[in-house]
Amino acid sequence: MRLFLDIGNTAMKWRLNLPDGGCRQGGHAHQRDWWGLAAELAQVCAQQPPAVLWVGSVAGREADAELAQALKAVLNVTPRFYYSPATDLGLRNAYADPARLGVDRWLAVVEAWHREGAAIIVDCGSALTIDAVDADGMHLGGYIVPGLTMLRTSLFRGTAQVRVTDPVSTSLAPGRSTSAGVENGVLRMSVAFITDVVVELRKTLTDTCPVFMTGGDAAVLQPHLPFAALADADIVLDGLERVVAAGASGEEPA
Ligand SMILES: Nc1ncnc2c1ncn2[C@@H]1O[C@H](COP(=O)(O)OP(=O)(O)O)[C@@H](O)[C@H]1O
Ligand SMILES: CC(C)(COP(=O)(O)O)[C@@H](O)C(=O)NCCC(=O)O
Ligand SMILES: [K+]
Repeated sequence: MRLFLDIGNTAMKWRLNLPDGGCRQGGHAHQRDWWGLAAELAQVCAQQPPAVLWVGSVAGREADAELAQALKAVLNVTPRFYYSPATDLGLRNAYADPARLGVDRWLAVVEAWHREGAAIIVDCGSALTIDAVDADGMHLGGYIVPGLTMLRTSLFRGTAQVRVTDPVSTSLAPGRSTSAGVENGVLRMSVAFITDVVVELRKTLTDTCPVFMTGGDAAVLQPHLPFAALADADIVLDGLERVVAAGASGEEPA
């Protein structure tokens, strides 16, 4: 059995491949409790202990080493960690220092390109990232900005009175309360940013270049975008499964 993990800064997602070709998957916020996560996965795999365990993590190498230790101790499997390479499966990483590119971003780019060729990938996670890849598999780089929660908390931390204290029916309209001013403001800022980048990128990529939306806030942002996009919550896990199936070597975090 193969077990795949996508570890972000807020949430983790897992996928267990089953003998019948299907899979089980789940995920939730992790609070960086790596031993608790390993124990939970031991429960998940109780009936089907994984022979192979692959991890795509952006939690940092120290966290990866602790997670690896926990997974080895609890699941009795040595996890392989996949980090962004310079090239893989026909794609080329835009970064001069390829390993610095978040592996979640790289895996989503790999998966999107193999499905659609030229593509734009928006990951609405703890950070909101946008990446582009051209028809030849050249990663063009991208952007990293705070996600919705980070935007809100930066306002709360940086001011005495700005708080979201009551429920808001969020829209792009001017807010008529502090709560609505914040919720509509961070939404509109994020939507405007995504739209601006997509319009710009479509001038060099094909003008119908597909846009993939993923991440915990994708469902909040997508309805406000003035163009169709492909919602895909699993694109990072799909990319990890793809590179492993193609023979990725991975590494044990130092
Ligand atoms: N149930 C949830 N738990 C945590 N974050 C959530 C949840 N639902 C929506 N979010 C939003 O999604 C963001 C996390 O995005 P996600 O893609 O799940 O995590 P990661 O950034 O770890 O990949 C949070 O900052 C929050 O704004
Ligand atoms: C930008 C990210 C924090 C996004 O991760 P997430 O918000 O999904 O937790 C992650 O891709 C990362 O740590 N990247 C490293 C820096 C870079 O990609 O340039
Ligand atoms: K992510």
